Formats: sequence, structure tokens, C-alpha cells
Amino acid sequence: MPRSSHRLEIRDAERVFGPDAGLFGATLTVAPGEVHALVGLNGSGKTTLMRAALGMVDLHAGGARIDGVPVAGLPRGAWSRVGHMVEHAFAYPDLTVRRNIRLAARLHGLPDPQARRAVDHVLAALDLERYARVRARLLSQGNRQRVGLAAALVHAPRLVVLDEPTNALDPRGVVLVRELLVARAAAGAGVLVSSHHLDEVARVAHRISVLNHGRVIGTLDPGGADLERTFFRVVHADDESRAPCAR
Ligand SMILES: Nc1ncnc2c1ncn2[C@@H]1O[C@H](COP(=O)(O)OP(=O)(O)OP(=O)(O)O)[C@@H](O)[C@H]1O
Repeated sequence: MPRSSHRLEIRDAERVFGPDAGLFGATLTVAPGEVHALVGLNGSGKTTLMRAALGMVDLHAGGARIDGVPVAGLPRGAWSRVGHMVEHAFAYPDLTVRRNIRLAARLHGLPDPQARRAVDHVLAALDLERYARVRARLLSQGNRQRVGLAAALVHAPRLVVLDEPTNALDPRGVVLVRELLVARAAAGAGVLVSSHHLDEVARVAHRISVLNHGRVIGTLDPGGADLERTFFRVVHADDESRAPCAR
């Protein structure tokens, strides 16, 4: 199987849901080996941008490409090297945790012996072993999220897209996810991850982009001091620049 880099490029993505809702020319790239975090206020367009990256939104203009290929025309083999969890954690409620993750591995093209090993590995990495035989519908919200993450990561994808992957997790889960994302990037994968927790993304991200009103308006330095203050300054400056008459 050829090893592609799975570089993600989203250019001038536009999807208008309402006067101030949607994407209004968002541009972003995720390079191989990079953890790129996306931060922004509620409704700023993070989920929509991630859905656009995965070809799950019909854009009115602009587009997403993986290794230069528009996502709408990306061949199945290339999709099998993408892992994502956007909005909903993948899990069939009546299947056990192990069967759910194994199914995800098979759907991503892993042959059976390799899939078994990969499932064992990701169950351990997300501290899910004790739930392996439990049906997904009986899990707590945080453990369901872990299953969704396991399904997104089991096949060691070259491109990872995760929308708020830690919002339901306990502190131990947050650390485990951080370790997994750092390891994926160290193995050469590109990682796009959204979060509302600036301190948390600063620990893993090589780049942090700020989305506001459907546009990427700037970046934050992950090593910078007082990220929260800088975030609000960048957002406020953008808000001010769009409403000069309102002042
Ligand atoms: N299918 C849709 N139809 C109509 N409006 C939509 C649709 N999807 C998203 N929107 C609107 O687009 C805007 C951006 O939504 P999106 O979910 O991308 O934001 P977000 O940054 O992920 O928010 P949050 O931090 O709250 O998860 C919101 O105003 C939302 O209501």
C-alpha cells in the first residue's frame, strides 16, 4: 500500500447557514506530523469546518483537499487512512466495546489478525480493557467517547480529525488522549483537533488557529503566556473590525 502524506488543505471554505452562521471563507492546512488545534467560541464554525474537511458538508465555495485531491473524489483507499470523530462517537449500542472497535478496524481495511492486535492495543491505550465485553449502550458518556476515539484511531490513520475529543473525559482520559495524539503525530500523521480548553490544546498542539464567525482570524502560540487573554484579544479585535459603525 503506498504511504501517502495525507496533507489536509481547506481553502476559502464557504457554507452559509444564516447571516452569521456557517463558514465564510475559512482556510486552514494540517501538515503531516502536525497537531493543529482549532479553537473558537460556540457557534464559530469549528464543527462545520471539520465536517467540510471530511466532505460531510456541501460547500457553496472553496473546498478541502487531501494530498491535493478534492475530498469529494478521494478514493476509498485514501479514506481508509483517515480517522475521525466529529459530533457523534461511533458505536453500535447493542455491540460490545470490543466488537465496535473491531468493526471500525475492519471497515478501515485492516485484515483480521492485524485488526485483533490493533483492537487490543487501542483498548489498552484508552484504558477500556475492563469494558471490552460491555455493550456500548450501557457505557457512561465518557466511556462512550473513549470508544468513539478508539474507533477513530484503531487503524493508525495518517490524518486524524477530532471534534472536542476530551469534552466528556476525566483527567486520566484527557492525558491518554493527549498521549495518543502526540504519538500519532510523531508517527507522521496530521491531527486536526478542536477544543474549548486552551491549556489542554497548548500541551499538544504545534499550531493553534482561532476561528471566529466562520473564518480563521489568527493563530496562538502554544508556548505563549496567558493564552486565554490572547484568545479574547484576537476575537475581540476581529469582532471590532467587522462592526466599525457599532462603536
Ligand atoms: N446544518 C445546519 N443548519 C443550520 N445551521 C447550522 C447547521 N450546522 C451548523 N449551523 C450553524 O452554523 C454555526 C456554526 O456551527 P458549528 O457547530 O460549526 O460551531 P462550533 O464552533 O462547532 O460550535 P460549538 O463550540 O458550540 O460546538 C452555528 O450558528 C450553527 O447553529
